[in-house]
Amino acid sequence: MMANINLGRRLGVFYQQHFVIQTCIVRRCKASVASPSAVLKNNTSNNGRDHSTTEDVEWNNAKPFDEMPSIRVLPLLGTSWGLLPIVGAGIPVDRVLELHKLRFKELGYIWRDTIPGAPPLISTARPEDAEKVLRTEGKFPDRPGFETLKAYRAERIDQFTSAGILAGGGEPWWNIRSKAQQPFLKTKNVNNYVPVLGQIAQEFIDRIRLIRQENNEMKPDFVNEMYRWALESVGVVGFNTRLGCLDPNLKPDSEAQKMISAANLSFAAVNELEYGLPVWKYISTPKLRRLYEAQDFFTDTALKYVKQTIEMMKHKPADSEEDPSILEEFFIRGMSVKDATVMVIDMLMAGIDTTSHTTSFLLYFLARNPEKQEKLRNEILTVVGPKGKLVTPGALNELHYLKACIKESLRLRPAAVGNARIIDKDLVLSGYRVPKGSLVIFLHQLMALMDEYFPNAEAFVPERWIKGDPLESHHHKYVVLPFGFGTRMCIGRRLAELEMWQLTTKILQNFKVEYHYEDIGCLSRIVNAPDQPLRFRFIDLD
Ligand code: HEM
Repeated sequence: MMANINLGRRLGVFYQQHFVIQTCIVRRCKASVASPSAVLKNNTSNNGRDHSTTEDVEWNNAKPFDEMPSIRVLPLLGTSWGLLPIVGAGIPVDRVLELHKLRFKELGYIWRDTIPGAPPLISTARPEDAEKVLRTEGKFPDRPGFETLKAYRAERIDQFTSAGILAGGGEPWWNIRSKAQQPFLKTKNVNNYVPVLGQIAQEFIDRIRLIRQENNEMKPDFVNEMYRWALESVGVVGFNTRLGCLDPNLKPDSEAQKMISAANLSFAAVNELEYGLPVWKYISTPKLRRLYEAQDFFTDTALKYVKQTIEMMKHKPADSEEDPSILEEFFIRGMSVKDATVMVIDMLMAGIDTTSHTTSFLLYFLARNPEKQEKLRNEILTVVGPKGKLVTPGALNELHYLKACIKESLRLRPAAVGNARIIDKDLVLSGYRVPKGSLVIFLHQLMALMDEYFPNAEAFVPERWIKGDPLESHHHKYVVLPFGFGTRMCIGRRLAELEMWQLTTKILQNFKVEYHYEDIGCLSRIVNAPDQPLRFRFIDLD
């Protein structure tokens, strides 16, 4: 009985793993395509295409899909047995990168998985394949992920008009995205947040001093402190106000504390529900109910601040010289209250784990590479000045080594093992015909760790990202895409970078960072998470 439960759970998890590419954006693939066998049949008969264009010549010359490497496809199980212990790889579900390394060794750069009743699943470690998929994607690129959020929003139909931009797709996704992306991607808009994000970073420094132990070390739960910083930072943009998550006297019943709890609960629940057997789709499990409660709180709070912003805008003098905030810009561009609410929640869902884990990994690499930390500190002290000196938008343009350190850290410990698209046309990938409707996963983390793309790939070498440096890397651009690509790329990229620049600058102005424990790798979750407690030491510089 126990074995059956384990088997069932593992298969469920496998199903998830292979329909879920952990990014800020995980949703089970629901593309309506023909069954794999029908697809294969069509595929070998060339899908009724008119074979005249260059693409068709390429298609005609390509190898059939069923010749693409795969582990054995078993009746009923497809390739899902491959994760099981003993008969399969037996690699824990939170170590997906290890599975990718193993399959790469066994099958090469591209392989397919077959899950009965689901669209074909292709994993590729060739940047050329990623480039082809991303460069040919249509108007509404489709990406799997966040199925639980989608279900929640479908149930609360009175509060939402769509699944939002994180979980949604098609025209409804574009309706929101098209109004949100300009405000987010315009440097000037984001630079308006330089002072407040600097203030938040300073409060975090004060908090480090408050909570550190006698040996200057952080307690093992320091990642929760990183979440507070990230929530406060993304909250100031989403809610157009300070939440107060870093307040040393936070009351248990305060809104900030409730937000922190709702965020923690949401991430834990989404991870567990979307990585386990999808029982929640058929019965309302206690975890699903808790997730819905947390999301209800997010929704009410987001709606409150959205309405508050609209009221404030009504009373803003016409000749006000104050630049509109990003939330105000949404309304200026005609976004509805419901869409603005869902957008704010998506910012919280996508902007906490990502920024906090990524910054934690960066601190780890700086602690482990003291000479690089010193080099970065020198740049900061030269460009910005010693502690107390504030970062200005102008200074940000000159912090080249800081940006290189972040890129290098994102290469080694990206927010996700890869990215994915459901392709809306037949494509030839690595010489094989891949049918429309397939889910293609680009294995960025695996590629980024290959010596053929980055010599001495495991080493932290920020100089790879500095133009003209002898160590500058000349890799294929699609090997590393930490914020994704195209119209579906991370909308919060500039904001996330600004948060990281501000916090790292302040930390290095104030402290020497050390870490004396086991190497920190990635736990595969919706967003890659540190697999060790973040017991950093923050030692005052003077
Ligand atoms: C270091 C921090 C972050 C990283 C590495 C990151 C990475 C990513 C990636 C890889 C994607 C998928 C892009 C694609 O499919 O091409 C994405 C999507 C997204 N990110 Fe981020 N992200 C970060 C921080 C943030 C922040 C702070 C926000 C808050 C605004 C945010 C909001 C979003 C949203 C809303 C999407 C979905 C966009 C869409 O589907 O149209 N992210 N992010």
